[in-house]
Amino acid sequence: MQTIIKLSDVTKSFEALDVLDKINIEIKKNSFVSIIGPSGCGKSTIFKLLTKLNLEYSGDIHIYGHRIQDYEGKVGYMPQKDLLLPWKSIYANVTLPLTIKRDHSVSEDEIDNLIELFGLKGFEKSFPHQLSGGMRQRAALLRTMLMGEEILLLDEPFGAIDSINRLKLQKWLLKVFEKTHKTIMFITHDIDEAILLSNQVYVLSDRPATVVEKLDIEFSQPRDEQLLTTENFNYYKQTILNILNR
Ligand SMILES: Nc1ncnc2c1ncn2[C@@H]1O[C@H](COP(=O)(O)OP(=O)(O)OP(=O)(O)O)[C@@H](O)[C@H]1O
Repeated sequence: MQTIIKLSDVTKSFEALDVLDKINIEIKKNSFVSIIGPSGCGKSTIFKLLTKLNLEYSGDIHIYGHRIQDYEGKVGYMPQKDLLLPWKSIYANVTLPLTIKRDHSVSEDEIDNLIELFGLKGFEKSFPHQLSGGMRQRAALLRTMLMGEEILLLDEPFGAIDSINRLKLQKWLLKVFEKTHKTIMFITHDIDEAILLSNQVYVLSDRPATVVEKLDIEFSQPRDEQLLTTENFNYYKQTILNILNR
């Protein structure tokens, strides 16, 4: 499978603060890869490098084989906070990337289908404050999808959601991932979430972050929550817990 993102010995500091130390990550096309690690270790910083919000680092980053400095494409990025515009309707919020790019290639019917797939049907005219936290996260995710990029960087998209609704969103994201064939990098603090969703999990150390382990999660697709009670799931969970407690 084609490698889409490659970080080679990426090292990053903010003045005197060393944040990333020789990080190596390789992401294959159509894979779902989670990054897990202690708070403040540098996970979001990796995303900021990949979005070119910050290009001061040493090492190499390649996207689709191009040095990131020369790569003209974009990645879809969903930051930790949903950042929906409070004065715009849900429809206007989710279609914002199309409005900005004056992109008419996505038909009204396709948008309607996506709104249904993302569980937002009937709320097109509502404003963000009229939606539950889970719905706002889904709207923010749909907006990220409508950026039309193959690579999606999702920074703790379900971080502020209670565990019951979180499981619903995880199952729903699995469905969307299986249908849309994106390549997803996903930051989470939730070990169960990382195992349930991912093909691979990178476990990072405390700051300055190094890659302590890369685990292949070998469950077939489609996946569902039945996995959570299997022996294999427990094995992966225990392995990650052991690494984090070293
Ligand atoms: N622009 C910046 N200037 C200075 N320091 C920064 C900047 N951005 C991040 N940092 C620092 O870099 C470190 C890593 O931050 P980062 O947000 O990448 O961590 P994280 O692993 O995503 O954290 P969390 O899990 O809590 O979201 C933190 O100590 C943070 O304070």
